[in-house]
Amino acid sequence: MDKICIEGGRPLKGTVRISGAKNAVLPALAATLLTGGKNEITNIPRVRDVLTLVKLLEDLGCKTESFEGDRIVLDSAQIHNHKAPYDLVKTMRASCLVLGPLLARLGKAEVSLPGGCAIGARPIDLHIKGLRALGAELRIEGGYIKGRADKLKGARFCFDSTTVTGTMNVMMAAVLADGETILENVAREPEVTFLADVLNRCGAKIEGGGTDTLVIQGVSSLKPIHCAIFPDRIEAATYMVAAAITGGDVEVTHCLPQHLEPVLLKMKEAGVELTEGDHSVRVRRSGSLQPTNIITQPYPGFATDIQAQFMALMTLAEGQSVITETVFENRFLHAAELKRMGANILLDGHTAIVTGVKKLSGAPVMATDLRASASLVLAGLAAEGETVISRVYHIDRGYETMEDKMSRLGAAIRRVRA
Ligand SMILES: CC(=O)N[C@H]1[C@@H](OP(=O)(O)OP(=O)(O)OC[C@H]2O[C@@H](n3ccc(=O)[nH]c3=O)[C@H](O)[C@@H]2O)O[C@H](CO)[C@@H](O)[C@@H]1O
Ligand SMILES: C=C(OP(=O)(O)O)C(=O)O
Repeated sequence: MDKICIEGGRPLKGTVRISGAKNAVLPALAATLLTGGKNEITNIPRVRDVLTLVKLLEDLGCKTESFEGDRIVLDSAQIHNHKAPYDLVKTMRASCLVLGPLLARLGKAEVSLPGGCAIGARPIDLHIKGLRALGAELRIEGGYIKGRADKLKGARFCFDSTTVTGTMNVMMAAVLADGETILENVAREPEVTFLADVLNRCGAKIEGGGTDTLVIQGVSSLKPIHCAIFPDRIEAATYMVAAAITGGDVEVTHCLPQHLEPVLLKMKEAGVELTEGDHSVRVRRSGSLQPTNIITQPYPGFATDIQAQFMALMTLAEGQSVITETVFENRFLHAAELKRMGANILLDGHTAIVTGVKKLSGAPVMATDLRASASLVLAGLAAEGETVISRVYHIDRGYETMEDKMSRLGAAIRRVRA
C-alpha cells in the first residue's frame, strides 16, 4: 500500500487550481443511466471514486466512448444489466446512486449495500422509504437491495432527516415517474441543486432546487446530459487550510467562494487573512491562529467534510476550540492520529475539545477515511520533522493529484509506492 511522506515546516506559497467536485460528478455520472444516448461531462476530477463509478456503469451496459483529460463521453443507450455487484460498490457510498435510475429506467435493480467512509452507520433506510413511496418494491437480501417497479408513480414524501444521496436517488427516480412528486425536507447541498439543474437541461421538470422542497413533474424520457462539473468546495477548503496551517500565502483558484461561506467566516475568526475574488480566494497567515468553535451542519452550515481539516488547523491555535460533529456519529477517527503528532484533543461524544499546542511533531500515522487523511496531510505540512501517512488509498478516492498540487506550492511531500 502506498504511503505519503511529508517533511513539515514549509510555508506554502503560490497558486492552486481546484478540480471539479467529486460529490457532483458522481451523481451526474449515475444520472446518465436515465438518458438513452451520448452523455458528455467535463471538468471531471480524475479520482478513484470516479473511475470506480465509470467501471460500474460500464458493467451495467454503458459504453465509454472516450475518457481523456477531464472529459468523458458515455453512451447509455443499452443498459443490459441491473446488478451493481459488491466488488464495485463496497468502496464507495455514491454507488448507491444507481438504485433510483435503474428502477426508473429498467424497472428493476439489485444494488449491493454501499461502502464509503467508515464515519458512522450510514443506513440507506431513507432512500428505500422514498423509493417505496414512488411505488417501488424493495427488500434487502444477502447484502443487496433488490427492487422492482413496474411503473413508478409520483407521490408526496417527506424525508425524516435530510440526506444528500437519498435526495438525489429519489429525485432521479421521480423524474421518470408518472405524475407529480413532492419531496419535502430535502438536502440543499450545491451538489443536489446542480443535479436538479443538469436533469432539467435534459428535459426533466424539477422545481425548488436549493430549497427544502422539490416539486417534480414526471416526463417520459430525457435527452443526454451535457454538463461541466463545478469546483470542489471540499478540496478548495482543504487547500485554504493548508495555506493557513503553514503560515503561507496561497491563491486558491477556480473555486466558488459562495459555496464556502461558513468556512471563510471561521478562517477569518481564526485570524487568517482572506481576499475573495469571484472564483478565487487568496489565503495568507502571518500572525498567530485564534481558536474557534465549529458545529457541523447540513448545507448551508459548516460541512462535515471539512471538520477533520479544521480540527488539524485548531490544534495549533492559541487556546481552546470546541468542535461538534452533528452529521455523522463516528467522524473523529483523525483525532487519535493527530494526538500521535502532539495535538491535545479530548473527545466527549459528539464533541472534540482541541487545546492548541505550540508545535506538532512528525510521526507515522494512519489514514482512516478520506477527510481524516487530508487532515493528517495538513498536520504533517505544519509539523516539525517527518510524517509518514499509510493507507493513502483513502486520499486517492477524492483528491486529484494531491501530492503534485502540494509540491507545486512548495511542500516537501512525496508518495512512496508499495
Ligand atoms: C458521495 C457523497 O455525496 N457523499 C457525501 C454525502 O454522503 P451521504 O449522502 O451518505 O450523507 P447523508 O446526507 O445521507 O447522511 C447524513 C446523515 O443521515 C443519515 N442517513 C442517511 C441516509 C439514510 O437513508 N438514513 C440515514 O440515517 C446518515 O447516517 C448521516 O448521519 O453527504 C454527506 C453529508 O454532507 C457528506 O459527508 C458525504 O461526503
Ligand atoms: C464522506 C465522503 O465520501 P463518501 O460519502 O463517498 O464516503 C467524503 O467525500 O468526504
